[in-house]
This record gives sequence, structure tokens and C-alpha cells, in this order.
Amino acid sequence: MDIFRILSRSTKFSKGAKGASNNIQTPKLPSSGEPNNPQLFGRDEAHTKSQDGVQQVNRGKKRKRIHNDGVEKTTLPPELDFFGTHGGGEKVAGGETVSKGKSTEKPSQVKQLRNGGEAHLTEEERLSEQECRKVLQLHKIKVTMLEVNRESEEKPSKKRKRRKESEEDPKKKNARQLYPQPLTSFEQLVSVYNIPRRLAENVTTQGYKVPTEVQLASLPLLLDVQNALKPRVKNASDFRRNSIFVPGDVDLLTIAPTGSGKTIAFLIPIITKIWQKNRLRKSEAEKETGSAGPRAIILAPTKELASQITNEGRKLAPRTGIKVTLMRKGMELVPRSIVNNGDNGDGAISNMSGSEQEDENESEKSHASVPIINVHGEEFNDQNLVKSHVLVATPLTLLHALQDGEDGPVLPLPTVDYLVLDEADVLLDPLFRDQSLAIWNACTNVDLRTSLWSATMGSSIEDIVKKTIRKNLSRSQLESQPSLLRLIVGLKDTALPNITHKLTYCGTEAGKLLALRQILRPTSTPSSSESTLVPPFLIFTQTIPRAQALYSELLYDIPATAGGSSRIAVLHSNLSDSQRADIMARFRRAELWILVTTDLLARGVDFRGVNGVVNFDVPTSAAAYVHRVGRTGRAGREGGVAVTLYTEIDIPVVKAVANVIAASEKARGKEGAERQSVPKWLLDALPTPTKREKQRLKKRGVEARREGKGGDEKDVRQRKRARISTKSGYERQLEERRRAAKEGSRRRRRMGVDLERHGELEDRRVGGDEEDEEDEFMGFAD
Ligand SMILES: Nc1ncnc2c1ncn2[C@@H]1O[C@H](COP(=O)(O)OP(=O)(O)OP(=O)(O)O)[C@@H](O)[C@H]1O
Repeated sequence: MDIFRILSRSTKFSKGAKGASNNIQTPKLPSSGEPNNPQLFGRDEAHTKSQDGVQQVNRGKKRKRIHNDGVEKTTLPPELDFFGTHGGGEKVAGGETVSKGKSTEKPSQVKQLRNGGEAHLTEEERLSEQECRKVLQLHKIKVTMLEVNRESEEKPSKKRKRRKESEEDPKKKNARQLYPQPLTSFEQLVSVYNIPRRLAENVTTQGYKVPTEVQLASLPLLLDVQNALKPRVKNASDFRRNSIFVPGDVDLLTIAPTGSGKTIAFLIPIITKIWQKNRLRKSEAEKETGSAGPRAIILAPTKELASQITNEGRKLAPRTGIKVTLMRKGMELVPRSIVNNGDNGDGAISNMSGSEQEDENESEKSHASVPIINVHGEEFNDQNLVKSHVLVATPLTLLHALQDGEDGPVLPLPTVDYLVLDEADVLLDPLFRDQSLAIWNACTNVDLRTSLWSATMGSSIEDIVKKTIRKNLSRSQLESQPSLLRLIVGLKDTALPNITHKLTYCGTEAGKLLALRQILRPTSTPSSSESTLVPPFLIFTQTIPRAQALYSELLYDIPATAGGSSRIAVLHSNLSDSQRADIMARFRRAELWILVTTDLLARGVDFRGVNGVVNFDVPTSAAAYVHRVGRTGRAGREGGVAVTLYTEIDIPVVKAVANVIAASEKARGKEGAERQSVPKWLLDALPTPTKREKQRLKKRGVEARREGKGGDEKDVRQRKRARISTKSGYERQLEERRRAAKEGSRRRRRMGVDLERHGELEDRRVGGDEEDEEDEFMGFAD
């Protein structure tokens, strides 16, 4: 049964229609769940460039064969093929082939791994700097070492001078660019980077076969940076010239496209590092967490994303002994003994004066026998204590558990070794910045390693990161040198190259509704070359009331035979947690086909089979566009469509969106150049907003779409026009008059009755207010 056909047309398939449908080429859609190559860049080249690309780089017997589906097939003999990728694969839901995951490790190898033996790239396996450079270039990956110690508050003239110097001197320009060993296959995770065998099996069970670009570059850096930064050398002088010494682990700032697999890129190293440290701990009690606290914290801006990361973590963690937990309201992180033991880190995160601190300690001693009280003054219940190695949370939930009141001191989290900020640019945006930095500062461990991830990252974020690392280091009073690396995949701040973008002018709000209905129930058969948007898809609006209004408008647009209104839902932050979770689950199970939402779902949320995105309201920044449309085309899936509808009031913000579309089509190469959704004349004609306008748009969106009452006549008129409703302005005006007339007559009737009843008719006529004067009562009195 073709659900899309049912939804967009009817359930009755006439013979003719059937014949006609046979002629229509069904495009490959994200929802078809067919196996795909998750890599975004360099895959075409990998097929053709046998002399130049990956194939040349994988020398001799280590060379990988790339098959037609773009998936690397290992050439390992069966006894070494411990991922079981050769044969034995089985189909799972979604059509992807997954190996049975039966481990066939070589006994010696197992022994080495279980004994904690160091596994390294052999000199033959290691690529030379030149070869690493080629692979990284092919996949559009750039790794740079950032200088944390240098103050960013330099005089601008000096800065400009230095930049100019480095541009002129290519040697200087490349001085801090690094060419780490790429992860050529997931097999290397065990054989080279020593991840737990169980974890490797769990990765295989998920059906991941080829590392995506971000995984290819970040996993070696996060798992074993010394190993990753050591190129193959012919002689000692070569080694001195090429290698870079990095003590310990690194902090990482990653900018990689949406849907490129950043989640497992930070989860695998965290699980591995905690597992490795656990093996060094002697007692079982030490391995247990809870009494001590979490070892890793992952922050995400929304509950939906936090819950999704937790699920991903739970899929990777089974049988590794690592527990991943989603932080919920009411959970406790630190028991009272830690709350009031007088050690709040180094005092930097406490707002208490010395004497206040002493008083607190005194009161704790005197109340030693009374029930333990948590930071909020409630009785402490040990059952609420989070006993987990990895804690996933939104900043507010976590801070609530750590802070007594809004301005109270934040409890330290000395056990945390790893802090991850997913969607870091939002977490460090003014909206969340204070909360996120408070948590970061609360992680007082001197060995804390932080990684930040997003598909977009403003330059101000980099400065905040450097400043925070510098501040925390100076607080720890250690001489150690921070190593902050920046990893960029593809072009910074661009949308996915594997989706089709459409920018459609609709004139008015009513025109937008018409266009949306046309998408829902097309009246003509699309040509085979035309990309059409078929459910499931997401519709984004600017505000919650607009999402609700649009949902009400569309509620009866889906034919009853296709499930009717049960196929559409609205999701926003005004709903309860359970309602939100329920809608997410129904959309994932494909019970819902259309989800109207706000920017709440714009970031991070992964619905693998979403065929497209409709921006019913234009996103108010380039970054917002990149993230919204990034909900489709995930993991390299082809066929995703992003439609953006705009009217006159959107003109100031359309340029940013048009630029992103043009850049993404350019990144697609020849095929993208043929598409050209935004003609050059339009790009040239669209006005560029000023910096101030951009900031206002980012913060408030298009003003006319906001709820409100103030403003001059023009504002009121614009707000009225921007309302979501199928009715024309004329119809609405007539309706408004009819409603006002009815209300007036009702009021008059009421008043007449009242006045007659009290015999005050004459008095009212004299003292009547303006409204009364307009009414018929004037004549009535005479
Ligand atoms: N190596 C891989 N091969 C195939 N699929 C993968 C691979 N790695 C991750 N995926 C899948 O890709 C999808 C997107 O992954 P993920 O949510 O981690 O992307 P992301 O980069 O965090 O995206 P966003 O920027 O939107 O948050 C998921 O469905 C995930 O299971």
C-alpha cells in the first residue's frame, strides 16, 4: 500500500491510473530507508579517482575496494573480519544490512585488548603526511590547532597585520593546520584505538559500516591524539618536522554538517575513555558511580535532543558496563555530604562569603542526625541520586539540581572528566550562555576535556570557548598547556549538498496556505525530474500560536481514508513533557505524517526517514535555515526536499537563506549548478540586512508575525495580514463587522433591560459614555 499516494490523491486506483503510475519514476527518498553512503564529500571521487584519492592512499595490501553502493568492503580474511561485514549480513527494518555481529577475533588480539595492551598503527599502516592531507582534502576536512593562551582582546590593527602576514607566507598560514591519521574503517577502532570490543559490536549492530567525515577525523583525535598526529616517516628528521606533540587528550571544537553522525563521534570516545579508566580502578566499588558522581556530562538545548542522545548512548553502551542516563526533574546529583563538606571546588563557583560558608558548615555538624536535605531544602532521598557514568541533560534541568535558588552557589562536579556541548552555538548563545558556562565552571576537575559540536558556529563562540578554557586553567593553577583543536567538515555554515532546495514567493499569507495545500495534495502529476515533497515531513513556523493556528487550518486536509486528522500533529514547548514525548514517538513510528512545529525541533533531532521540511515561516537567520533543513537528508540520504515559502515582509531575511541555498548547490558541483533554485538576478536584487537588522531578526523574528497589541496603525495592519487563515481579507472584514454588530446589539439589549429595571434611564442618558452615545439609546431617551 502506497501511503504517500493515499495521502496525496485517493485510495481508489483505477486501471488507467495504475498504468500511469507505472510510468512515474519513484525517486529514492530518505523514507525508503535504502542503504546509502553516509559520507557527503569525496564519494564520487572515490569511485573514479583511482590514481588520486582514497584508493591510492590505501596502499598495497591495505587498500580498500570501494563497491558500487559506495560502501567499503573489507578485504580482511574471515578470521580477522571481526565486524563480520563479509557475508552473514541480515536485513533489519529500514532496509539496511547489518552483520550478525558475531565476534571472530584472533585469540592473540583478544588477549592483547583484554590485557589493556597498547594497540597502535604499525608503521606500514600509518599514512604519510602527504597521504593524510589527500584523504582529508578529498573529504573536505580541516583540522587546526587553536592558540588558547593568546588573548583575543588584541588591538585590531595588530590582528589584521598578523593575518596579512600569514596570508602572504603560505608556510606560516599552514603552520597550525594538522593532518591527523584518518579512520579508514570502523575496524580500526578496535585494532588501533583500543575501544571496548562490546562497543565495537554495538556499533556494528547499528548498521554503521563506513565512518562519516566527522567520525573519520574526530574519532582518532579524541581516542588517541598522539597516535593520530604521528605521520609515517622515512627518517628521523622527517619525524621532527612533521609530528606535533600534544600532552594528554585534547579539547575539540567541531563544525560538521547536520545529520553527519556527530552523536556517535562524541559518544564512542566518552564510553571508551570511561571504560579504560574503569579498568585501572582496583575495586568494584570504585567502578560504580553514584557515590562519586558522573564522569561525563552531555548538554543539549532541548529535552527532545537530550532524550535522543541518551537513546543513542544506550544503544552503544550495552555490555560495556557504562550507564547512560537522561537527567530529569527531581533527580539528585550530589548527596548532602558533598553539598556541605566545605569544599566547593576552589571557591570560584560559590557566591558565599567565608563567614557564610563557616556558618553553613557549623549548621551541618549540629544537624548530623537529622534527615539529609537536598539543595532545595527538601528531604534527600537516596533513590533520587543519579548513579550513572554519563549524564545527558538540558542546561536548566542540570543547573536546577546543582543550584540553590537562581543566584545561589552552584555545586561543584569534580568527578566529571568529559563535558560535551551538543549544538554548542545555541548553548553559548545569550539565551543559554549563563547556564551552560555555570555548568562548565562547575566541572572543577583539572583534567576536564571539553568538546563542542554543531553544524554552525559563529566566531564569537570560539572566543568564548578559548576564554573559558583559559579561565579554568588559571583557576587550577597548573602549568599544563591546553590543546584546543578545531575540526571543520565541508564549508562552514552551509546546508547539506544532498537535498533539493526550493524558495517560493507566495505574495500573501493566504498564498502560503494555498502553496502548502498544493504540496499536500498536488493537483498535477509532477514530472520525473521534479523533486516533490511527500510525507512524512515537518512544517516550521515562527511562533507557538502560529504553529497552533496552522495545525488547526490543516487538520482536515488529509483525507479520512488516509487517516485524516490523526496523521497530523503540532509540537511546541507549551505542551507537557508527556505530550511532547508521545508526539515524538508517534512521528518516529510513522503514525504521524505531518508535524507542525517551531524551532524547538530545528536542532539535532534525528528522524531518519523525514522526506522534507517546509519553512512555512522563513527562518530568521542563515544558521536557523541550515539546522531546520538539516532534519532531512540525514546520513547522506538522497531525495530530501526543503521548501521555503516567503512573502513581502520576509524580504529582509530572504537574502541570508538564498545565500545558503546557492552555496549548498555550488558544493554539490555540476549537478547543483544545473539546479540553481535561486537565480543570480534574485540574489543580486535581494537587499542585504544591516548587522543590527540581522540581530533583531535573529532575536525577535519577523515582527509582524509576533503576537502583540501595541504599535502604530501600520504595525496593526501588518499583524492582521500575517495571521494564518484561509479566509481572504475581505471575508475576514465582513465577518468582523458581522461579529461587532451582533455584539453591539447584545450589549444594547442588556443595557436596556438593566436601565429599565433600575428606572435610571434618564440619568444614564446624561452621564452616558462615548460608547453609549454611539448607540441607539440616544434616541430612545428622547
Ligand atoms: N557511520 C554511519 N553510517 C551510517 N549512518 C550513520 C553513521 N553515523 C551516524 N549515522 C546515522 O546518521 C544519522 C544522523 O546522526 P546524528 O544525529 O548523530 O547527526 P548529527 O551530526 O548530530 O546531526 P545534527 O547536526 O542535526 O545534530 C543518525 O540516524 C545516525 O544513526
